[in-house]
Amino acid sequence: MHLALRNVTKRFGSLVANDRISFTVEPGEIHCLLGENGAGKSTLMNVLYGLYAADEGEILIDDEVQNFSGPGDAIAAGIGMVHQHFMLVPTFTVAENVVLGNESTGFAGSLDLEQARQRVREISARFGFHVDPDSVVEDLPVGVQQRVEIIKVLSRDAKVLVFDEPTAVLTPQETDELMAIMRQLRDEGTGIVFITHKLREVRAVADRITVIRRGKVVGEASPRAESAELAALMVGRPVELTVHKDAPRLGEDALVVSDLVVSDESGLVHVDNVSFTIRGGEVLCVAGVQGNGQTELAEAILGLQKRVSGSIRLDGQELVGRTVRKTLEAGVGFIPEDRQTDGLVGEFSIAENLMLDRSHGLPFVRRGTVQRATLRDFAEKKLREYDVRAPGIASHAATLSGGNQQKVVVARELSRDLRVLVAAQPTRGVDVGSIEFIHQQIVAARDTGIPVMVISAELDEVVALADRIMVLYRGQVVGIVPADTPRDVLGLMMAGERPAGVEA
Ligand SMILES: Nc1ncnc2c1ncn2[C@@H]1O[C@H](COP(=O)(O)OP(=O)(O)OP(=O)(O)O)[C@@H](O)[C@H]1O
Repeated sequence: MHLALRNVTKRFGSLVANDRISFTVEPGEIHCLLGENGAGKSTLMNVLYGLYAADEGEILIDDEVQNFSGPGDAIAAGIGMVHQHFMLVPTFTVAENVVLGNESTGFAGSLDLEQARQRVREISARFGFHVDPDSVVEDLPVGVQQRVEIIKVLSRDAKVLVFDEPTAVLTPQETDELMAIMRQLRDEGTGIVFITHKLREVRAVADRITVIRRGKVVGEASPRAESAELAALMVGRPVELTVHKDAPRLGEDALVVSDLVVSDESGLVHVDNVSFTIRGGEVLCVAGVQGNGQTELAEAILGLQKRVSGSIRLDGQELVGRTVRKTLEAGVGFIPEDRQTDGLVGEFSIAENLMLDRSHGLPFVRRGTVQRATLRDFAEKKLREYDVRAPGIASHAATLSGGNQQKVVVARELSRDLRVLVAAQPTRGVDVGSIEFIHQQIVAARDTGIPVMVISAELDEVVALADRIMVLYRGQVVGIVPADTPRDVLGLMMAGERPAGVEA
């Protein structure tokens, strides 16, 4: 199936998110769509998937103009979307999810459960997925859940698959496996659109690369291009891909976590007797596959988790038992991993989001009145510094692209008076140009002498920022190792193995 988008334009009010974009996908190719945050990639894919109607331009399949009025039409035409936030029902089995996907779109070839089981087995065998149709989705690791998404899409006979930042939630090993799956799909004749900010991935699988910037196609790049060249094309200027940092000037023990246990209502233990210390001026990176207690650890420091025992001391003062507000007031900076639920209020403006948690007093509030001029100057400065692409400080956070939302959260947290910074996946969804800046800001925070804890599923990020690395597995510390520990050793530790010579 030959797919073409021709001169697609999509506007949001006065903003032109897609400006006469033309883009094709041939059978049996992986076509990467690269672009900085807010360039218009998701918008273009939403047009392709029938979620948005283009203001101008057309979608052609085998040279015939299509009129999609919703995803059902796109799916019936053979277009499949593998979503980053999985659309699966966690308590259903794999086969039930596959049936559900077909029903909800009203796709003509609806499957019954037995047929669905059979399809899951067939597709799974063809691609070596090892997915059991009767497994309950929530019991499966994230990487396998993603395969279920792929199976669901393939079971509807998709000929073109769109992967929108599919590796954000995967481990390095799962990412490699996904790359292999994409290659195999391609070799069987599927056309693939691949959106990612990770240049390593682009260079590993792309057959063709189209770069868009500010809504327009700026050119094609060679899949053999160096990362630096791709980065520069994407953001329109040279980008520093490695973080420069001096040796840490270590201060006193500053964040001291002892015998920490975090469990949930059902008694399940997420953080299992964890102890570590971060000194002032030091970055401790917490590496681990998502879901091994990192989230709960970070939330316990902020005071978001209820069932906590043990101790978390910051500069000698106990944080356990404090309210979130008191913890924030104690100087805890917190970048949450899920910006949409925990980081931002979508209906608030960018400016309002930048002063969240700081509405109790100066500099933004004086005798109960918001200091509009101060807030405006501050917000405009942060928008410039962090290169947030938005019409202005009054734009609602919900209308920003994912990467730009992330920048607003990071800008807010790093501009408070901090005594510790806890940053969970600080650059998730952020383009290379802004990763550079955010990393510099995190290093600058460390160089002011505060302890910094960075939680990241990205080994590149861990290696770039860490002074030491702590690996968590099933809520326990596998080991705390030096920053120059080889990647393969870290990979093994992330799978729960403790290499010889590493102490817990
Ligand atoms: N529903 C909306 N209302 C108003 N503006 C929007 C809406 N959706 C997207 N935009 C704007 O359109 C532009 C393109 O956004 P889009 O999400 O397509 O970018 P992207 O390339 O996918 O970025 P990222 O890499 O950050 O995900 C951005 O400026 C964004 O703020």
